[in-house]
Amino acid sequence: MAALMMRGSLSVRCSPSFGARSWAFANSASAQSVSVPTGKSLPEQVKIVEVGPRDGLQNEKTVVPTEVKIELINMLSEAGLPVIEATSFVSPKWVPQMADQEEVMRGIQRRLGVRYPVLTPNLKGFQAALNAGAEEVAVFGAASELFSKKNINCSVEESLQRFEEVVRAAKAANVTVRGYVSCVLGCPYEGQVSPDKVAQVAKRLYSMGCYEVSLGDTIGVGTPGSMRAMLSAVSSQVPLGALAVHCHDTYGQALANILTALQMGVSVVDSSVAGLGGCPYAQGASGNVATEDVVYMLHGLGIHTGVDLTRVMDAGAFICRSLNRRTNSKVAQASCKL
Ligand SMILES: CC(C)(COP(=O)([O-])OP(=O)([O-])OC[C@H]1O[C@@H](n2cnc3c(N)ncnc32)[C@H](O)[C@@H]1OP(=O)([O-])[O-])[C@@H](O)C(=O)NCCC(=O)NCCSC(=O)C[C@@](C)(O)CC(=O)[O-]
Repeated sequence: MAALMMRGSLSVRCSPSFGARSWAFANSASAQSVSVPTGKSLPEQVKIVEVGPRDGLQNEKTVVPTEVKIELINMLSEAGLPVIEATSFVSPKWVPQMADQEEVMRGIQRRLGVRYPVLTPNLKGFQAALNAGAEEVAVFGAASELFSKKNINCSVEESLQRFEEVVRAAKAANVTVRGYVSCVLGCPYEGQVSPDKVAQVAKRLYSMGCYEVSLGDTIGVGTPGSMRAMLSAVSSQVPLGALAVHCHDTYGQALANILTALQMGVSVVDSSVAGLGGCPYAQGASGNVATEDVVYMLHGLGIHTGVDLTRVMDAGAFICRSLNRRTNSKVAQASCKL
């Protein structure tokens, strides 16, 4: 991937009358003049994978109306997000919030060029997703045995065998498959996770045919140091161009971790509007990094995303109003959008 060399030192402009909302625009507008003192290369373009409608909502305790989910997805696609993870075809007994997956898939207005992947843990989920018109699915494994057992009720090896079946069926149906590895920087049940174990699972997913492997810091415990060590191990097995990072922000490290990943050559970032989210099987994990904050940082670095920050903030304000909660996005908070 072509790279943009970042030179010189960070330059920012401020004035007392300059409202926080205006900052978002100034940050984007001055993108070409902003640079960081690292001398590292950054990608010219980053693909943002919006996971809010799935990862963001799966953990909600009260049922989110299907119309709200559909409206959220439509607003996100109008904001220019190229990939929106729409729902998951998992057991409604395990994740009741995703029980309306078929209605969601049938209700959304699909925009040309936007992809709407859905999670499928097994063949049953894949068949249901296919019937509902999914053109891309994601299988989700883990680098931790205990997390795998808690999340999808099988060992890591068993999960990989199930995913192979899904990938075979997907290929036959001309459906693309993304892969996830959870707990890449720590596990809520096992603690430390070895980068080599992450690399092994990521390699298996990539080798079986997942076109992209998203590396999940499920409980948001990573730091730029552990991100660097983990990515070094994984990128020795899977090309950097096929890797994505998926950072939860429990310890406030998500943006720093993403920047580290970008500096190492990753150019796909998962995020969730308003910073919603958390895995039902990872107690205490906070939401994903907020899409608004990622877009703000990327545009400030002069990196192209194709995403309209104002419209993402509108989508964030919409879902926060619907859930009756405050946004987790610092950019939206600063911009008084709830
Ligand atoms: C995988 C299973 C289904 C295994 O669950 P199981 O109980 O072992 O499944 P089973 O094969 O023994 O079947 C039990 C019942 O589930 C049904 N079933 C079986 N499969 C399906 C399916 N696909 N869709 C709907 N129903 C299904 C099956 O038909 C049967 O129904 P019953 O006869 O009792 O009525 C279950 O553990 C499950 O649904 N887990 C999902 C957990 C989940 O969604 N977690 C959150 C997503 S992962 C995440 O958030 C992390 C990520 C991706 O964001 C990255 C990161 O941050 O790290």
